[in-house]
Amino acid sequence: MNTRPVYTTAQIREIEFRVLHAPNPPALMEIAGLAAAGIARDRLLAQDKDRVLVLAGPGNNGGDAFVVARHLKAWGMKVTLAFTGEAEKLPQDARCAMQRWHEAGGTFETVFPTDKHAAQQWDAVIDGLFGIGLDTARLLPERYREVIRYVNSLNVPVLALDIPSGLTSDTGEVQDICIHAAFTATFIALKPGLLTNDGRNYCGEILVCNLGLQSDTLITAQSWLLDHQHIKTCLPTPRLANSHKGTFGSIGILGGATGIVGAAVLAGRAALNLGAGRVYLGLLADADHVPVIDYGQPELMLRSPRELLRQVELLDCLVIGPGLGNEIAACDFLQQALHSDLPLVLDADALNLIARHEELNKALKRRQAPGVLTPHPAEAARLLHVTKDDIQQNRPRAACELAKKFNCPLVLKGAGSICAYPDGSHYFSPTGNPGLSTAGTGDVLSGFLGALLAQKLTVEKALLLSVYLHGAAADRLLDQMGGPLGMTASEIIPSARSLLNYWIYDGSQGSIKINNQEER
Ligand SMILES: NC(=O)C1=CN([C@@H]2O[C@H](COP(=O)(O)OP(=O)(O)OC[C@H]3O[C@@H](n4cnc5c(N)ncnc54)[C@H](O)[C@@H]3O)[C@@H](O)[C@H]2O)[C@@H](O)CC1
Ligand SMILES: [K+]
Repeated sequence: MNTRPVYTTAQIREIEFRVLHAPNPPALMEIAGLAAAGIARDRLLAQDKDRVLVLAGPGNNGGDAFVVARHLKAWGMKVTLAFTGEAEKLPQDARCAMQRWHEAGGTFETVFPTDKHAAQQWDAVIDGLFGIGLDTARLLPERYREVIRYVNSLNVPVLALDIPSGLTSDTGEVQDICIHAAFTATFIALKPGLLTNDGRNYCGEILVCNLGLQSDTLITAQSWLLDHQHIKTCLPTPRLANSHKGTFGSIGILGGATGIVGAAVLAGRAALNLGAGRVYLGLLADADHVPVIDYGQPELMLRSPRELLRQVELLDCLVIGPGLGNEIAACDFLQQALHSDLPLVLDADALNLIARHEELNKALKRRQAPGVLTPHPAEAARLLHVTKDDIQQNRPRAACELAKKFNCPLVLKGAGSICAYPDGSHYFSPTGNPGLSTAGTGDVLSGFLGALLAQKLTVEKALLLSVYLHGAAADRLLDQMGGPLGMTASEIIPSARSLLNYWIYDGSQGSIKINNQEER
């Protein structure tokens, strides 16, 4: 299967326009409503759990809700439908859906239930209040806010139609309140808001109902959801038996100033465990604080930054930033790194210095050799000279803008990490969890990236693989620990190593196999 495309509201509307203006257009709302009703029946309801509250809003999302209600009623469920809009103001398709609901003997409540006057119990709720047409610049009227609060306080599963009401489809931002769904039946194709930012908190399991449309044949996608199929195309090739440490590249890591030595050590350990042949650390810490060996990982070769930079010709990749600090010396080393022809991973303080110093900024823009940036939202904000809130309000736009500004691929980290390229194409990662919200996980990611670049993966492949793998390793740990609390950056490393080996070798490679052939 192809990687799933992700579309903005404008693109979804364009797809809808093209479909509806072709000969014999399909009845999209009917198809959407039937698909969602089937999901509600199969996933939320049962014979002894058949009381369902359907909330219909003032637009076509409300129209979908009328269709869902009609099918659930026909299948014998006890449906209560609440609609507080004005029938004559409904868009054409939604009005038609309401008409058919009436024809099927359906009625509706004209006030939304709230905790004050809802005595009834429900087994499930269908959220058809607002879809992609929600204007989050306008504050939701109190009656909608009240019903959303009420639904969120019920301990019953909610199926959101298209997107959870309150979520901004293009960005995943929530103004102040949003339906908390257990499932989201999203129509035509995925939307960015389901995959990043607050969307990850509110969507539950996402089920894509394509309504019989091949959306990527109608509009060329610029944005995709990463999946394992795609990641398989990014994996390093299995190692040949006749290989040596030189085959898998040498990586240098510049960072580890006094007090933050651990950042560089974590990046180094991550690089080593992800298969780099040789890992050198160039530590900036002063003489009183610099370690001469990492006893936990003695394979790492510790150098001074000057020594490391003197032997750049021995390296296949340089990671600069973890614990780099912001002293003049750090600027100098960064300047030298930017002028080298090595593939570069620029992380943490390297990004902060580039944001602050015009000459570093220019040097990055002028670079021809491959590079990758790994900002978190605060670093992205510094690089774009905006606030962190500005970044979070539209993560996909910020990621693409940064990639274009520096003509360099990057990952914008955070819930629903986004890998973006200078041409505007970008990928959302489905992996990762709040266990990653702890110090050092970014250093580990930069080490992974460096290791894959040192093993000669292209920047594009190394970026997608390392981001996806980093999150998947954390997801695996979460499963093992029963939750995200207390996950540490160090633990991500062996978890990722096992996963990567498993993905490449499928448990099937190893030492030479010799057996006796039985003679007959
Ligand atoms: N585009 C398509 O091809 C399809 C769309 N369908 C449904 O149609 C939805 C889009 O329908 P609409 O464009 O009518 O949009 P919505 O139904 O999402 O919302 C628009 C309505 O909400 C009101 N509204 C928006 N922001 C508000 C605010 N802050 N406070 C109060 N009221 C506000 C608008 O005045 C309008 O009445 C999709 O999400 C999907 O559920 C489906 O029927 C399947 C096909
Ligand atoms: K909705």
